[in-house]
Amino acid sequence: SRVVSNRRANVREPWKLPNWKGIPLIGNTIEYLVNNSSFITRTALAMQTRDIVQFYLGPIRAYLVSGPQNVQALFRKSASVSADKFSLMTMDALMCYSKEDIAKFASDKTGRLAEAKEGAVAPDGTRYWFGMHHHMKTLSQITSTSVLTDKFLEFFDERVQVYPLGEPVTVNLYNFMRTQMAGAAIRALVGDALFARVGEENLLDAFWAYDSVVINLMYALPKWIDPKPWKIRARAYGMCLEWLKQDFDAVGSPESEENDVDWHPVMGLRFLREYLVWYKKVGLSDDARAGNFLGFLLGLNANTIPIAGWALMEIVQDRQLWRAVQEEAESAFEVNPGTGKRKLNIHKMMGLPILQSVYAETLRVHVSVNVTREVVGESASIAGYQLPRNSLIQAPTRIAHFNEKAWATADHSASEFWPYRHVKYANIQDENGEKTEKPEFVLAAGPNDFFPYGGGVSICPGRHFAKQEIMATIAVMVTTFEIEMVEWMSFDGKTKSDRPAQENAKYSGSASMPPDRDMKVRWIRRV
Ligand code: HEM
Repeated sequence: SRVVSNRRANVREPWKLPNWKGIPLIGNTIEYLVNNSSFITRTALAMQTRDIVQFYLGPIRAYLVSGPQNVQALFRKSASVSADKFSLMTMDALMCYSKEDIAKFASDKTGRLAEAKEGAVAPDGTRYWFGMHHHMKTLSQITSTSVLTDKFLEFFDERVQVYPLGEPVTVNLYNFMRTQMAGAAIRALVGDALFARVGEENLLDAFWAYDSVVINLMYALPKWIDPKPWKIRARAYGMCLEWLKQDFDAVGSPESEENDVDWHPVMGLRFLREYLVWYKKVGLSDDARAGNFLGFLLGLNANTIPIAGWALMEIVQDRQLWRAVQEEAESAFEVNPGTGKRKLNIHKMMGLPILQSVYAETLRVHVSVNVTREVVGESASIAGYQLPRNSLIQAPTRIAHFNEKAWATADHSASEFWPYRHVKYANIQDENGEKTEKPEFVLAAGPNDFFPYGGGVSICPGRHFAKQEIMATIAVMVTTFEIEMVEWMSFDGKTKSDRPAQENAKYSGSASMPPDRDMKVRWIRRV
C-alpha cells in the first residue's frame, strides 16, 4: 500500500523518498541543491505510482505533490497555505532587501488579498503583501499588458530592421535573443534613462551574469565561503540603484499631471512607476526598491527569452513547421495604406493556432519549476493527508508536464517536443457544401496538468505579456527573415559544437531552462 503509517505518532504519513546515495538525513537536500535535475528525474519515477512523496529540505519537511486534483488544491484560495516564505527568500537572496525591509514583510500576516486574513493585524498599519500584490496585479491587466507589448514591438522591430534587405548575414541566434529581445523588453518596461546612464551592453552583461547565479544565491554556500555570486549581484544591483537615485527619483514629482502617461522616458511603464513610488511612500528602503526592480528585470527576461529561443530553434530546424508558422504569422500583419509600413495585429496573432501550439508546447517541455507553498494553518489537507504547519508543499511542473497519461498521443510521447500537439482540426462546411479542416488551438491536457506560470493568488503577473511577447517575437522573426541553420555553436559563440543544444541543467527548478549551446544561422531580411 502507498500509505506508510508512522507508528510512534500514529498518524498516516506519505511515502518517504529514500535519501540520495544513502547519505543519512541530508542526502536528499544535497541532491536537491546541487543536482536538482537528477532529483526531479528520481522523484518523477517514484511518482509514477504515488501522488505525494515526503522528503527533507534542510530541516524543513517538504512534500512533492502531483495529479490535477492535488495541484488544484494547492492553488485554491486558502487560509492554510501561503507563498510568502518563498517570496521572502527571493527578497533576501536575489533582491537585496535590507533586514528591516524583510522584517516588515515577515511580520505582516494579513495576506495578499484585499480582505485581511482573519485575526491578523498589520503590525505598523501597512499591509505590505497586499500592497505589493495589488501593484503586481495591475501588470496583468489589459492596459499595462498592451502598452508593454506595443512598446516592445516598436523597439524590437527597430532592432531587426537594421539588417540589410536581401543580404545574407550570419548570426548566433540565441545570443541575438539575449541581447535584442532583452534590450527591447527592458526599454519597454523602464524607459530610456537606464540604458542612457549605464550603457545597454554593460547592463545586459551584468544582468545575464546575475541570471546565471540565481540558484547559487538562493541555495548555495554562504557569502564568506563563496563571495563570487554576491559580487555579481552587487554589480547589477549597483546599476539599478544608480538609475533609481539619479534618474527616477530625480524626476521629483512622479505623480504630477504632466507625468501621468502610460509610458515615461525616464520612469518607464505606469505600473513600474506606481509600485516604486508606493515602496517609497510606505517607508521601504532604496535597497528594497532597487533590489525589487532588479528582481523584476529577472522576471521580465529570465523566462521569456529561453522560451522564445527554443521555439525559434525548433522552427528553424523543421522546414514544414517554418512554412506553416510563417504563413500563419503573415496573416496577422496589416499594411498601413498611407505609410506602407507593416504592423502586427496582436489580437489576430493571439488567435493563430499553430503559433499558440508551438508556444504552449515550448513552455510544457522547457519550464522546470517546483511551485512552492508553505503550510501556515494548523495543517493542510492534500492527497488525503494532513500536512503539518511549516512544512513546504511543492508541485513540480516537470512531473505534471511530462505525465504520459495526460499528454501522450498515439504517435507522440509526452517526452517529445511535438509542435502540433495542441492543434485540433475541426470539420467546417462552407455555403457550397465544401468540407475543409480548420485548425484550432486546444491545450492537449487539463489546466491543472499545465502550470508554467504557477497558480492561485501568486500566479505570475507577467503571464499575459509573456505570451504576447513570445508569440510576437516569433511572428516578427519568421516573417522578417528567411533563416537557415548553419551549425551548433558553443555558448560563447566561438567554437563549433559536436552536438545540438540541451537544457542547461544548472537552471533546473528556476522556471525556464535555457539552452547550453547556441545556433549559428544565416538569415536574409525579406521585408
Ligand atoms: C515564459 C515566461 C514566464 C514564466 C514561465 C514565468 C513563471 C513564473 C512562476 C512559476 C512564478 C511563481 C508563481 C507562483 O508562485 O504561483 C512567477 C512569478 C512572477 N513572475 Fe513570472 N514568468 C514568466 C514571465 C514573466 C514576465 C514577462 C514578467 C514581468 C513582466 C514576470 C514577472 C513575475 C513576477 C513579478 C512574479 C512574482 C509574483 C508574486 O510573487 O506575487 N514573469 N513567474
